[in-house]
Amino acid sequence: MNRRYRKTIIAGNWKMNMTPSQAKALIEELKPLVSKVKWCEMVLCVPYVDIPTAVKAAKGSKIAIGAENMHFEPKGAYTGEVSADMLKECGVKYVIIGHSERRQYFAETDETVNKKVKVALENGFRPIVCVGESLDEREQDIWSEIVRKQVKCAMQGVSVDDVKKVVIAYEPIWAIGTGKTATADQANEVCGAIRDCLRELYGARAARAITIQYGGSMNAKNAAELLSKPDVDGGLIGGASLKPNDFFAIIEAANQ
Ligand SMILES: O=C(CO)COP(=O)(O)O
Repeated sequence: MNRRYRKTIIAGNWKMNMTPSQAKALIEELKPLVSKVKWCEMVLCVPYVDIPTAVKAAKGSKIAIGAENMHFEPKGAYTGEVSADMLKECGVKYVIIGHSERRQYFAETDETVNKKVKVALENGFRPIVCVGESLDEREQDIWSEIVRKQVKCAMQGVSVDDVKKVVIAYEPIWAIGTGKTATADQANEVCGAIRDCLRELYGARAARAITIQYGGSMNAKNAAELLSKPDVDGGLIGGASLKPNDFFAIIEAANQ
């Protein structure tokens, strides 16, 4: 981590877990644990229906609430979708964009990711843009081309001022929900390659300012080692963010 230049961000992604009452209970348990945290930003990205309850429960704490997705159109006939305006009015600060599960199951493409990133920035959100290679792509040793292409497409048309508000999450698909974590060196290597790509696009100063997280089976045990690496500026945490003590242990691991 390089705190001289950029903020560490520990974010949870609850995915399709937690009802509103469960969300309230979890946040109420987490709040006292994190009351003295100064060394990182904390975010919980929650299902749409949990957002109002989560925002209310997190009030007065340093936990920001995020959404797990968003539509790029401002409004209209898109049954089942949610717009930036709707999220803004509910108090959302962050939006996950292009998670591999959305790419895999809901036809998210590099093009829709790019549209969503721009709309998120126009609306004052910090997008958490997910990139990462599949197991096949890792075994073929083409992860660098894949990840660079995802980053370049996602950032198309994003200005150098705006790009500093973007968070990139490197999430190797083979490590998500599998219990298989990338080694700290693998995570650092890819986060570094992402930063190199951002440097080519935006220059050294901007690249240095961008928070790049690792995600994929990060937990209380492996977080400290992953977060000790210079290009790993935080985590995007699935399973372990559903348990207040485990999530807090990861937050504590970022204090180094
Ligand atoms: O997909 C992830 C976060 O967005 C990672 O999920 P797990 O931490 O459950 O592997």
